[in-house]
Amino acid sequence: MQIHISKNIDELSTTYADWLVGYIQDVLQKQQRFTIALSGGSTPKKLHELLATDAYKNKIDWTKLHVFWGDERFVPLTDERSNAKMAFDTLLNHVPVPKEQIHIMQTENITAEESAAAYEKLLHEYFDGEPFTFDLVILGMGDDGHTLSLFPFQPVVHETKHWVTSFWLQAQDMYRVTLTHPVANRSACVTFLATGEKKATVLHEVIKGEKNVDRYPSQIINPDGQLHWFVDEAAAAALK
Ligand SMILES: O=C1O[C@H](COP(=O)(O)O)[C@@H](O)[C@H](O)[C@H]1O
Repeated sequence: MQIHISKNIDELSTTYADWLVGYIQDVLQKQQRFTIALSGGSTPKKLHELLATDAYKNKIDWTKLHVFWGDERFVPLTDERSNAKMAFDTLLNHVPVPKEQIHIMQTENITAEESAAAYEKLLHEYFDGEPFTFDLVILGMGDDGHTLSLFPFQPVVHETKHWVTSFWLQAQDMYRVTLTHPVANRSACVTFLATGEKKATVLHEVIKGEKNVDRYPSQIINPDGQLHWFVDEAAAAALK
């Protein structure tokens, strides 16, 4: 595991964008496509906006990217809580990824269960027979230690039969659709982004504490490939 500590979210977003450009270029020297799973939440917004600027836009061959999501709030695409909407607004509407290579988790005219099943089928079509699943999974970590939609003490944390599943999240009064740990952990690279003092204690527990994946679901992420944490000084405060 590598931990990259930046001063604040601005520096973190630049550090990550530079790392990402290099990683995508390396992978695309060996293969024709780059598969990436995006996260939702607030942390990646600055990174997305930076990637959409002229400084970065031309350093990535967007036409080779195949874009997925790690999890989704089961709300319409127009809803401000939608992870896909956030990514379109901040990045995907501004870069030339072919539309047919952008795979949102469907949330309209479908049940959450059907949506998860359809996404799982799609992922099997992409990745069955491959040594890894995604080339890159970008994850966030909530203040409670959740990642993807793997929330503390929810059975979904232990799901191993399915690559994608859905469940009712009572605390937020909504369904969630999420990748499960087996598919995330089979990826070539996972990166976490975490910022802010509210995450300091939980980050310490996730990285250095005793294993308790029910309390800290982020601990269940232990990929076959690389694992990087990109954090700011505030989030990293308890690690020192
Ligand atoms: O609910 C979610 O939260 C996490 C963390 O979000 P952040 O605002 O603390 O960055 C996010 O990674 C996940 O995709 C999202 O659904």
